[in-house]
Amino acid sequence: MRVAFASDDENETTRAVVAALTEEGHEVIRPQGSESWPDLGRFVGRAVVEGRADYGVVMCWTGTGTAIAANKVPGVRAALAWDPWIARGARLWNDANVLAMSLKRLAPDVAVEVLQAFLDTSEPDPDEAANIAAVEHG
Ligand SMILES: O=C(CO)[C@H](O)[C@H](O)COP(=O)(O)O
Repeated sequence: MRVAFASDDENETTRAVVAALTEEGHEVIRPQGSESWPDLGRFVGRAVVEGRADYGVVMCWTGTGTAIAANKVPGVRAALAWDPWIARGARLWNDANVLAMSLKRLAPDVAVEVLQAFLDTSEPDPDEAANIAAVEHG
């Protein structure tokens, strides 16, 4: 898959996430230049809604700023997740197309498990289609 990835800082956790994406054969699309979390969230959100990426992954200290920025792009459903159950639920019940994670609070192995749970859950629950559509226009 093509996965847009951006983080406003780098540490063991962000490196583990990028390594996992690469090792699993995904094409990783990364921004050039700006490192501000609003720009990075927007970059990833746009990559997804414009069809240049299948999914997005954003990271910042909390994960919240990049999630908020991504969610301002119409069509983005960015979800902050901190364990695999939340990530799986975000795909299943919210059809999340961007995963947001804290680079400060998730250990590298946990972040990779969260990422894998997100990417491995391909089909949203059809029973949630009306709810997912209902959030599209605010
Ligand atoms: O978690 C974040 C936003 O939610 C940022 O990573 C954190 O606030 C640091 O940002 P900056 O380096 O711009 O001060």
